[in-house]
Amino acid sequence: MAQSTQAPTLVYLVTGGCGFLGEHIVRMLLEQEPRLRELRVFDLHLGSWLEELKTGPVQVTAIQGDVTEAHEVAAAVAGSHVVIHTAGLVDVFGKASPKTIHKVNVQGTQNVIEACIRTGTQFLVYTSSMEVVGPNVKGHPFYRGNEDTPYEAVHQHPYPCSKALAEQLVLEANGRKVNGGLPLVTCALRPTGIYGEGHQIMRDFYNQGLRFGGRLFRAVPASVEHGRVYVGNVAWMHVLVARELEQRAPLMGGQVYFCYDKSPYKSYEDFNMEFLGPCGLRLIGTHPLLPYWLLVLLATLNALLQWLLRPLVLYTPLLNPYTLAMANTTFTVSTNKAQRHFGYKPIFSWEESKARTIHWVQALDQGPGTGGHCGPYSRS
Ligand SMILES: NC(=O)c1ccc[n+]([C@@H]2O[C@H](COP(=O)([O-])OP(=O)(O)OC[C@H]3O[C@@H](n4cnc5c(N)ncnc54)[C@H](O)[C@@H]3O)[C@@H](O)[C@H]2O)c1
Ligand SMILES: C[C@@H](CO)CCC[C@@H](C)[C@H]1CC[C@H]2[C@@H]3[C@H](O)C=C4C[C@@H](O)CC[C@]4(C)[C@H]3CC[C@]12C
Repeated sequence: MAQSTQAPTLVYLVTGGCGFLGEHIVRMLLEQEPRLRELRVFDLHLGSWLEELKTGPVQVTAIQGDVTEAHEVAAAVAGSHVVIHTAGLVDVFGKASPKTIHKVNVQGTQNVIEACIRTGTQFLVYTSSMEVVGPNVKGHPFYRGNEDTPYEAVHQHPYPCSKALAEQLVLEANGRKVNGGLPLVTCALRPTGIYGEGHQIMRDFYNQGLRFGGRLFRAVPASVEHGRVYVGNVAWMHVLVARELEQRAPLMGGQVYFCYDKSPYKSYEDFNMEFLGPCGLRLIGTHPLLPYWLLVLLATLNALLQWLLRPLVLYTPLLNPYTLAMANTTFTVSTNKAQRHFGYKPIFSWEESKARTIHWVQALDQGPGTGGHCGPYSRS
């Protein structure tokens, strides 16, 4: 992928390109990767917003497909230079079975790796998660840690288990020979909790607040810090990694990078209030309104209800033992590894990230639009 002023030649594939993060990666690639000739967007569910992108100079190819189907993945990967594998089943609420989560996240990733090997695609960027590290089941804090900070990563929940296994597959595949004899170069990005335009959980909290007359009730102590990162910066990091992977293969191949930016360290609820506050919501209480033991009881009751009701209806409340433990365990990163290895600097300041997110939350009131979740990245 030598730098050139000639006609664009590169073909990229983004799996999960119609999801929350995937859409931002797709739009960021179109704006920030001048060498792009074709962008393939592979997803189980294609968004109608893709249509508007098809009129630009880059060929945008929408591919409806399933990562668990090896032949569909291989057909999409064939002829691409870089694969950004973002598709995944993100579920900590019990919507999908552990088996399905494993199939999509682990088998799906294996299919992507094998497709690269068979078709000769040399560069693979995997969207992993902070959850491959923690918080662990013991609730140990991870305070401003980096990629080398020792931490006992112990998982029980199907989602972090699947992300950890998939990440391991991707990293172990680094150096395998692809068709044609060249080595596969892989790396994994580990976002903390992503926020920004299109964030479903933020939307859920907003709607919950509206239902309670503009109020949300504090459940997590303000002292518990939760790592958050703006979706535009996570997308930018993917674009940059994909771009730099060839030139810096010996350094970057097989590496993991936390995704970070200048978003402040706050509790999950206080952080959400940075956006929901300006949209008219109030967080009631300076301390949790319910004692922790009662929250544990309610979360356990929710889990029991989910299990009992499963044959009749899918009951998936925000509060369950796992989400409560996550929200109550400090997990924040402080690192400059991405900057050292491939020159990453956040493209959006905290002020911009905040303004864009607030703007999106405010627009939720006006009902669903016809476009995608996020606007263009063109900046003044
Ligand atoms: N949201 C976060 O806070 C966060 C944090 C860290 C890592 N991640 C990771 O980022 C990635 C994207 O997450 P997101 O928040 O955008 O989730 P999302 O659910 O919005 O997007 C995932 C996309 O993958 C697609 N997909 C799911 N199953 C598929 C299948 N079998 N075949 C093809 N496509 C399939 C979905 O249709 C969806 O468009 C995931 O891999 C997730 O683990 C997310
Ligand atoms: C106790 C509740 C009262 O308000 C608060 C519950 C909050 C939880 C729903 C969220 C707290 C932490 C979130 C997770 C975290 O940000 C990181 C994640 C990693 C990523 O790979 C997927 C999403 C998530 C698991 C995210 C999900 C929602 C929380 C558990």
